[in-house]
Amino acid sequence: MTAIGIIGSEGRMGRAIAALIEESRAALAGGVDNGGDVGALATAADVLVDFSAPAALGDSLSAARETGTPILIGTTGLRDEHHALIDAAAADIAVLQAANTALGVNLLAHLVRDAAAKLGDDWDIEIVEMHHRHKVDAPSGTALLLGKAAAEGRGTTLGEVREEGRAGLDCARTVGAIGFASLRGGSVAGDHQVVFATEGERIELGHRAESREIFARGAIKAALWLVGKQPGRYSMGDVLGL
Ligand SMILES: NC(=O)C1=CN([C@@H]2O[C@H](COP(=O)(O)OP(=O)(O)OC[C@H]3O[C@@H](n4cnc5c(N)ncnc54)[C@H](OP(=O)(O)O)[C@@H]3O)[C@@H](O)[C@H]2O)C=CC1
Ligand SMILES: O=C(O)C1=N[C@H](C(=O)O)C[C@H](O)C1
Repeated sequence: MTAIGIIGSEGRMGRAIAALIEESRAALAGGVDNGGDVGALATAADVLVDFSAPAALGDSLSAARETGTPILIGTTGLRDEHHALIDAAAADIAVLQAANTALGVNLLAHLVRDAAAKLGDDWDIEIVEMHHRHKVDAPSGTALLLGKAAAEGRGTTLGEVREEGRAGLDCARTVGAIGFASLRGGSVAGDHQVVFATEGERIELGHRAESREIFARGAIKAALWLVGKQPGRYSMGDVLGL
């Protein structure tokens, strides 16, 4: 059986993945949290999954590279320097980075890209997300993934049109912007809504995660898929055939 090692094992996602591994055709190689020996975990595991914090990424990738172990990065809040680390590691090992491992969200990204491509520039795009009260990064990784898909559909990059944090008296939207709004509260596992709005009508495409189990199921599927893959950077689209 494929042995999966979990980085961030005592966190909300780590625990959800461990619980599902018990019921799946995989085995648990072990887990680490802040201060744990990720090198030993990488040696014991056939594949690593990292759902921890951006600060962990460098050590996770180094350990995976050292042992030639494929790795799934589920952590969000990643910046350009983290993506550069992932690209460098992908020269030596198989790395899959996914802000959301749920099937529904990855399909939604395709729908959003298509809708943005078909609707004209006079349709404003706003992305609203809500998560539990403990979430530290905003906008969510998924909101950014959906924003990137919308920007691609429009033939631009998210960096050029991203708009967030409106407050005050000078907040009329910029033409062509993709806006983000983040709500935090309670135990919400993850809600995302992409609103396309023009004069007189609106289209809303969205996804609601009812529990973390959908992310955990997708993570295990992706981890098993990664084993034996050539070095390179992969996405959930590769796993799901989207
Ligand atoms: N891709 C996806 O589908 C999903 C992604 N996520 C993302 O996964 C990440 C974790 O989420 P969640 O489980 O809710 O967060 P939690 O805060 O519940 O758990 C994070 C865990 O990571 C550990 N950790 C923190 N820093 C390090 C480190 N440097 N090395 C090793 N372990 C570390 C923490 O340990 P300690 O307490 O000791 O610091 C903790 O156990 C977030 O970025 C979240 O956005 C969440 C859901 C789905
Ligand atoms: O922190 C979470 O909980 C989640 N994080 C991911 C994100 O930032 O998009 C995925 C999911 O929405 C839950």
